[in-house]
Amino acid sequence: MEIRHATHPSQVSGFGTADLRGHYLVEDLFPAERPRLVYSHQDRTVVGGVAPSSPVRLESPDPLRSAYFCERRELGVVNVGSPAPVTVDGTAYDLAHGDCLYVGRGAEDVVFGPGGAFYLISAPAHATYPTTLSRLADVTGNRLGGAEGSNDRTIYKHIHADGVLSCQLVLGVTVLEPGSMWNTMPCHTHDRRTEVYLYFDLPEDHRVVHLMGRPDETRNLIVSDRQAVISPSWSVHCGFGTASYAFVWAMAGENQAFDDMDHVAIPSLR
Ligand SMILES: O=C[C@H](O)[C@@H](O)CC(=O)C(=O)O
Ligand SMILES: [Zn+2]
Repeated sequence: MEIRHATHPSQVSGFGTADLRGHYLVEDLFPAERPRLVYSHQDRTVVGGVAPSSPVRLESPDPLRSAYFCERRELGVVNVGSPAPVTVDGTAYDLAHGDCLYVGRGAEDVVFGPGGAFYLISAPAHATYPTTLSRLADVTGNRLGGAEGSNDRTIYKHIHADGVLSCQLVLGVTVLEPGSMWNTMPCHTHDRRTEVYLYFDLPEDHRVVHLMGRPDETRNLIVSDRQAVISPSWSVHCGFGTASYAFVWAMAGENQAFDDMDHVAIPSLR
């Protein structure tokens, strides 16, 4: 498991492209043989992925020093591939494209079935909430933005205070309408939570230009399909695609209030 240390915002001033990508971008997230896992010291989140060709078990990497992955953790799984099952302690859940499985603390055996591309996001958990499947088709979306802002999009919340319950994780999927390119503009920070975006359903030859950094000193990352960006609490997180796309957003930290954002006025961006 790769370990990523937390960074101070002042470090970003001296970061070149490779530094930015090495600290904040997660590439090659969907190997077939075993999950790729990245441990981030930003709120101790683990970001991972696997696209199995035959069933793959989630192991507990040595740095966690736990008997099984979810011994002290909760896990969100989102399928960004074809429909496929995830089996938790012998119970199979069928995940269609965009569906989310919340796996509660204490689940010992998690197996990913072939055909899916499973995005994983985990945070430490102090209590056990039930393992629950949230189907994208069953979630009432929240339509935001509009064509005039090139940001006509729908936010589907899977794990949140009024949905599937968790200790820390708040997770959803945002889908842009064809012709809409911008997510999360006007942008924001939330000093109480780390947020991770996984971009998906972006055509192979297209890219998302993701903006990060302090609002008064932004940087950009050029992001391909099925790559993730870790946003420390001090960082904005927004972007525009050269084609429309979807993304999984997931947060962990001090609170779970989705609306607790420090909004950034567009003219104040630098
Ligand atoms: O804190 C919340 C997150 O940044 C996302 O939910 C934003 C988002 O999906 C969007 O505006 O499209
Ligand atoms: Zn946010």
